[in-house]
Amino acid sequence: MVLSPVLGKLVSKRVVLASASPRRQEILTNVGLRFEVVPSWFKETLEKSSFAAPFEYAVETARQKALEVANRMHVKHMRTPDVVIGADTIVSVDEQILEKPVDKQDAYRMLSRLNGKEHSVFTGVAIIHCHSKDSKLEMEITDFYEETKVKFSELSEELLWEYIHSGEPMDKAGGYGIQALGGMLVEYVHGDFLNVVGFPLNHFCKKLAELYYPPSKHNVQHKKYDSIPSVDTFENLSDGESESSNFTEHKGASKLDSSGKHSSGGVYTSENSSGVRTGFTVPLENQNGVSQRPPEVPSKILELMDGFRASKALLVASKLKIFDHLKHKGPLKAVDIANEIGTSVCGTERLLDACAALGLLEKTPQGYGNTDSVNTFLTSDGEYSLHGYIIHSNDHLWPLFTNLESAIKEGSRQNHRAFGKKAEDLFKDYYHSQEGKQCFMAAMHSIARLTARDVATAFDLSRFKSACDLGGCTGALARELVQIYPNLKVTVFDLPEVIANISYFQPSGQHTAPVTFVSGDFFKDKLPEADLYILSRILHDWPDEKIHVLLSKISALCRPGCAILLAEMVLDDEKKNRSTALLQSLNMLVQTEGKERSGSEYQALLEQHGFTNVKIRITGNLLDVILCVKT
Ligand SMILES: Cc1cn([C@@H]2O[C@H](COP(=O)(O)OP(=O)(O)OP(=O)(O)O)[C@@H](O)[C@H]2O)c(=O)[nH]c1=O
Repeated sequence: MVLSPVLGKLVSKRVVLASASPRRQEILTNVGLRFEVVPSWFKETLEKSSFAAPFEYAVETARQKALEVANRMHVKHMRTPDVVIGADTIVSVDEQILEKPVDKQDAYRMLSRLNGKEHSVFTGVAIIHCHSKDSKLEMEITDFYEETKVKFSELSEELLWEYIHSGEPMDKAGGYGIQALGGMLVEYVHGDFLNVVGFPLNHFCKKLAELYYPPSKHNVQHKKYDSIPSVDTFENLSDGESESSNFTEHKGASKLDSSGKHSSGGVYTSENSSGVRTGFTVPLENQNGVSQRPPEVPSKILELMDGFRASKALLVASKLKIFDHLKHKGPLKAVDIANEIGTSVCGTERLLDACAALGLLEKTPQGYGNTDSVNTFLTSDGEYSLHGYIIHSNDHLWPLFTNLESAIKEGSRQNHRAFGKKAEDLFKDYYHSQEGKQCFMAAMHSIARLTARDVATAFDLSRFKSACDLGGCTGALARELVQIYPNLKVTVFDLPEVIANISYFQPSGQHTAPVTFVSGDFFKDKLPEADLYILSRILHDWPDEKIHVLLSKISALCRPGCAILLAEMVLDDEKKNRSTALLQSLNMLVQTEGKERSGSEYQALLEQHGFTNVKIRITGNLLDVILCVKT
């Protein structure tokens, strides 16, 4: 293969792709590169106004992503990679930088700005060569960027919203994916298509060729480049080229220490797409160009192996209300926190350090402080707090999951093992005490708050006049619905012991249209009449037999045109891609008789009860949404 000499240079190296982007993984896998994926924890929050041009922002973000992974892997003993690749794709229109949309409105804003116009897509790439010397990390960085121009057709509002509701825009810069549905929006592309998708493969290969087979010195001195620099013939290269099997020195570079700062007398290469080289490099391989390193355990496996430790650190820090204390009194030293919460200083300090290394806390000379996302999601009083679900995870799901092995062997729930109770009805277990009830309701409430907007807006529900949220618990989704659809009357139907405890979860001082609460058991009691029945995170609790009981009751009440809205984590039909949903299905195994299901499985269940025209929206967030209409 013509490209193999250049990619072959990476075969014996431990290559890490510092990116969670499935597109980047696919592009590099497709050309036969073998690598591990270690997504970067670097937050894409560099101050955009401090960069003279958009591409500089993309390059610096790519560098920081790769540096974070290189440093993190080095700290975790013996796991220093040889090469770390980071990338960042941005869309630039009218001098503004667009990254991934935060919600559907944001996607709409972005796509409206791109509508009918030409824009640029820049991908910045950083290639870091690492080596450990006296257990210190030394790095040589090469970076570059690629620009592609893309023009959108004139698109109608309806089309934009249809595209947004497909869920595709949410994890993509500029809010579109040219490789899939988004391709239909595009009139022309000038430049490297794969650069738009997320990785400029051509420029990357040329860069590698240049690093591993640099041109002779007299060429370097006199050549000027327009776009992509000097190595225009990497197809001709073979492994036999003697001068070039190592990095060769280039003038004007600097070495980075593990913080990513330049230090004197080092090695660092950098180049932009105008081809101005500012660095030099030193050899990394032995004389034969072959690394002696034995195969190492892939970092993904190690991360999965240790994953429960990180989970438990998060759960315990939440349970001990460390994040609450830091929100109100931080920054605090370990000893002060230990005194506040009555724990050992040595244990507390280790937990705080672990949380800081996991990116949850900031550690400064003044002490430990919460990061912004911890203040939003992990403190107990935040509007979108996950605290309720975290306590439920610590107190209920964790003991259940420790019995996963038995659950797999027996194919059934494990409450009796985890809590010493015989397996009764799921909700009888949760609601046996006032504390258990409130804990479970708080858990459901926190997920409902976080997902309500997505669920309520996945489809246009404005034609419905009345809705009944079966098992709607604290009414979090119901309240979102009445805000978005002021003409919709929503009734929440849930067990009497739930309805008796909802007052704690009602927002104070908010003037929303009222939601009605009716108590009853949806398997046994008469259901309220409605045009739209909502089942959010309900069907996954039950086996097919029970679902048929419930759906036939709903169907009997529905006239043609009435509908069911389901919110669940929907598995892909092959059950091989959505790991969060597949793990959630294990979660259902250990505690219920239910499971997560695929789109076709839900469709089959619904169609048996006369609900057709089944539409599925994969939101890309926690819950996906299905709408079907009675015919
Ligand atoms: C314009 C466009 C972008 N993308 C994706 O947009 C993400 C950009 O975000 P990023 O911050 O560069 O990367 P990420 O996905 O957050 O991953 P990470 O590298 O871990 O930061 C990347 O995924 C790209 O493929 C497409 O898939 N198709 C397109 O047409």
